[in-house]
Amino acid sequence: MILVFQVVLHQWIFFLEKFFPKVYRKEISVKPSDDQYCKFDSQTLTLFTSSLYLAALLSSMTASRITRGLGRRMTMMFGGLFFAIGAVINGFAENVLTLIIGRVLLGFGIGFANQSVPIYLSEIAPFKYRGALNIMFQLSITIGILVANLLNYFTAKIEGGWGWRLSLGGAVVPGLVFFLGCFFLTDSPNSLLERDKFKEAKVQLQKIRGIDNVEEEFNDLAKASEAAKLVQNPWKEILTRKYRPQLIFAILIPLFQQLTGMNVFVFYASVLFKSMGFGNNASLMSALITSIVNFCATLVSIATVDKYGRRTLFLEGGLQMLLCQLVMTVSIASKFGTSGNPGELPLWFSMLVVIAMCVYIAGFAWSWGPLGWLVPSEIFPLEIRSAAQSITVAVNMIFTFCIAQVFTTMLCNLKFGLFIFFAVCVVGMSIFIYKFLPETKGVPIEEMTIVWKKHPRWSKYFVEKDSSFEMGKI
Ligand SMILES: OC[C@H]1O[C@](O)(CO)[C@@H](O)[C@@H]1O
Repeated sequence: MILVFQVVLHQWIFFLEKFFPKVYRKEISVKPSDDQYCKFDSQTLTLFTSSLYLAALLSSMTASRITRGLGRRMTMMFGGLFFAIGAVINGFAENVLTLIIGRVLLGFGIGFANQSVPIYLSEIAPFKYRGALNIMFQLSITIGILVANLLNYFTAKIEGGWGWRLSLGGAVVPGLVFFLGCFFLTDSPNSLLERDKFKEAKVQLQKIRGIDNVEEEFNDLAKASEAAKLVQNPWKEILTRKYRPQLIFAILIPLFQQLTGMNVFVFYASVLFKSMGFGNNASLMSALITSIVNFCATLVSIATVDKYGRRTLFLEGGLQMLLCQLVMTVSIASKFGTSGNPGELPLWFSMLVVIAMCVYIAGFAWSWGPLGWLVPSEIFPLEIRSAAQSITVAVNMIFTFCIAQVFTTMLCNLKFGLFIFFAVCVVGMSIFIYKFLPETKGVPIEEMTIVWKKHPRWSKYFVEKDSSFEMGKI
């Protein structure tokens, strides 16, 4: 997915000239003495980058019905197919309309995949390793970003100005791999039970656990599934008071994930580096380095999440990001000031900024990045899990859209204060996690209500007199 927006920045001269001639004319008229904070401020460009997320937002809402009615696997297949078709259309685009149609299809693909994959992973994983397995989803996103940056690095060197077609169209490969890979999967036992496929569900559970005696777990799942069937309308149900604590997290976690400011670096790393006076090649190289850090640090999260827990990673990652944001603010303020005109930039400055950015990205990649998907996917009971995941994806997409859309304007107006804005957000979200998030590590997914019931802030939402509270159906 990442291929789609980054190509605009790397090979954008040819791309802009073809599709957005006005922006192109503005871009080539910028002089080195102009305000560097504002040289990339263009709504048309950011709209292209961010429009995909609107489509993803719409499709994630529809996807909840499909994950419930047709299963997680089918939703994933739709996702892969939409994505592959969108990539092909984009690769061959000759005008803006085709480009937009391609992006909308890519957005559908992302919406469907983000809705179904985290739930699927959380459902099939043994609870002791649920964290690590769920994070494979975020790991594949970081691989996507890394491959996209690598591809852009090489296609930028292609003569003749058509390399962008390869970058955009190349996304067909992961789309098809994802689609075809689904043929080798069966659905999660939870999803099979949800659709009354009892026998298949049991066989599937035995297969994924690698043992014959799955009686206890199967009974728990079947009970949860029975409780889930009593719920006619999950969208209405999720708004009832008993799900308030989880709902708050389903909304705030993806919101906070985007307010870390990470996507500013993902989408605009090379633009940022260019604004700071790095040459074209150095900018692409730095974007590559930061995506390698992103990938490696996600591996750290996989290795630690089920050992140290979600809270520890959230809090450590938050502190690390905060310190780096402060370093970036001070160094950029000292060189660029408010005029945005730094003069000659010394090597130590560039090194400092790249290092701060890498440490910041590592902090994000082992905390808010993966946990932003993991925690919402594991805190809800089955009856509303799909609806809740749609809300999480929708909020994520809305704010990914907003960040992508307003970043260049924010940089132009807030200047180095942009990093202060994100730093303040990180402080707020870390306090929120510290005070309100119960630890979910090592808790079987069907017993999750217990951790909410025990938390001093949330226990009042769970009335004990009805023993069915564990199923979340008070
Ligand atoms: O690794 C960075 C990526 O992680 C996310 O925050 C969550 O999946 C994306 O929005 C972002 O592009």
